[in-house]
Amino acid sequence: MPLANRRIRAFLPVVVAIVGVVAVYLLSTGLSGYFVFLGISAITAIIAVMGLGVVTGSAGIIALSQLTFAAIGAWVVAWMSLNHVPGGFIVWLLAGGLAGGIAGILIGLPALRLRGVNLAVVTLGFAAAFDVMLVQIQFPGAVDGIPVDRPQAFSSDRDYFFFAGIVLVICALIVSWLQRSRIGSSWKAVAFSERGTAAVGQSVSAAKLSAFAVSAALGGISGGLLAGQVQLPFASSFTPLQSLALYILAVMSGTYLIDMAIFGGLLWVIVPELLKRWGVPQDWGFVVFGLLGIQAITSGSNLGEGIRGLLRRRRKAAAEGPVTGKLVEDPAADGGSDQPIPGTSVLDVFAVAEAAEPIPAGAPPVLEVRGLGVQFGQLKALDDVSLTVPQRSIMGLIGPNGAGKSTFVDAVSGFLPQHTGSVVLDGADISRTSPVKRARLGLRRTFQQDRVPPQLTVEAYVRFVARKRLDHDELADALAFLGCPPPEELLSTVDVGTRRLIEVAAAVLAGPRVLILDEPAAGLSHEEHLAFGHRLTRIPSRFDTAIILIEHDLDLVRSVCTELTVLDFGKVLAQGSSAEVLENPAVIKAYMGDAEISS
Ligand SMILES: Nc1ncnc2c1ncn2[C@@H]1O[C@H](COP(=O)(O)OP(=O)(O)OP(=O)(O)O)[C@@H](O)[C@H]1O
Repeated sequence: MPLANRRIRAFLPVVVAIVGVVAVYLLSTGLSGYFVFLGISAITAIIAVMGLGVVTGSAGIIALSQLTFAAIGAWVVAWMSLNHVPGGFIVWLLAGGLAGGIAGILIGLPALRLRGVNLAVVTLGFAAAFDVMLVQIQFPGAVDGIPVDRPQAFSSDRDYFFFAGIVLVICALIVSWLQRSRIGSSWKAVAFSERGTAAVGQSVSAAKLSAFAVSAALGGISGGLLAGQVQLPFASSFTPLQSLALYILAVMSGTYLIDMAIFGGLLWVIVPELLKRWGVPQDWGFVVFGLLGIQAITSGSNLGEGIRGLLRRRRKAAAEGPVTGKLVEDPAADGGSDQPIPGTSVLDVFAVAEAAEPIPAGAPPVLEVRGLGVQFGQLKALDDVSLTVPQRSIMGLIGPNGAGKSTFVDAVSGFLPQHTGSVVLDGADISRTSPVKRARLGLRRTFQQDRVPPQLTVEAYVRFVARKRLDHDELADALAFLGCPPPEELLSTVDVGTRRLIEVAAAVLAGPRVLILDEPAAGLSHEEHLAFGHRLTRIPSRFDTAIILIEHDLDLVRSVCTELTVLDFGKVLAQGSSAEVLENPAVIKAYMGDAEISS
């Protein structure tokens, strides 16, 4: 993407925010009094569903207590107003948001180990318990009819509407910035795969807790604003049933997208209003939301994604040629940077990669695995497996199906902490460290199954995985080098085989000491396999990385790997140079019927 376009994209949220403030000002002066009041209600609902967009839409966590966090925010604001806490309404509102955020973390902590229905039960239970308590203790000032003070400069309904609009715009700017930041990427990653998230060095707990905290803080601010709107808040505005309906609305609309949060908040106000005008009891609004929610869940999509998908398809159809993202002869032609890769041209890649670069004799080891053992019940999936990976080498790890290759990767990368034996990286024993720590120390892996979160763009994903500052050109060059689509491409629009390549490119850009690739070229054609392999051979010297490659395509293994380790029934069957090992009769026997060794 040209520099000018990137700058426009960076400033777009600010421009939209300014337009938003102007629009709210015009509405606050132009609307009739009744609609001004409804407008404030819509703004509080938008902020609450925006929070659900973070925890549910982005992080994929079921949270059915959003209006309980709103009640906490409202309670804090009412209490501070009653006690004339210095600082005025803005400070009270911030305190309400903070209280909501802290409550979110407290609920999030026990919920870290829960998923799906269990988490739904816990959050709904919390909402129900708080509701009972709220009815008992009441909001401060409610019994004596002492109203919450609004900000002095915004005390009329019209002015308060404008104030609420400014709060909304600030919240939207913060959420938009967070969504595009590393934290936002971690939410989307954790929603797609917790193992994939940990494997790139991101703490899963931190990702989930931050989503809970931000979402609940937005709930708290929404409730605080509502307290200022109605001035005498009551528990009936924050029931568990309403939280449930709000959740359905968020799922249905896709409120991790800011525009859809606005749409969802408007719907929250418009549907009951229309029912009232038609003489239908407003509780039927819940039925309407329920039906829309069922439609969203059964279709597996939401309104926001549906509309965006439609617009994307139309744009693509109008464009001259489709983006393929597959390996091509000229990386630049694949949408990457048209600047030559320093020291590398396409011809250069293919010329040098006729065979893997030999490892310098006596290269020191970067990874030493000693006596690795993993047992599942009675099955010894790995039995006394040892191997040494020299710096900047490419070691192939092969074996028939069920030989223990994936178990080896899981054990070495820390996902099977019960393994025996030792794993030594750069001379340090990392056998007892977590997957997150191992990734941060420079031991990275990819997965056999797709673990690339589709909600991200290629660029956001690569930056998230790399965990370091990357120059845009450096990033585009590395993507083009491996035949990946351009940085701005959305991952959901890319086929699975290409997503695997992007996974490799991102892991490489992290600059790991050792990179374990578990069947990285699955999903590519045989020719693409080989082209990918040729590029792979350039990685160790270019990125100072050693590679362990797990692969069934023995042509690829032969052309890429300098050394091989063969596993069979969890034991090392053969080890040595690729040529020697592939001629070994025991290896040929083990592969009979599994794969064909071409000579
Ligand atoms: N979680 C588990 N529980 C029980 N057995 C397991 C588990 N994971 C793997 N196994 C068993 O351990 C053995 C090794 O499996 P593994 O997946 O590591 O083989 P693999 O070489 O990667 O096979 P493939 O090439 O098909 O991916 C197999 O017999 C498998 O059934």
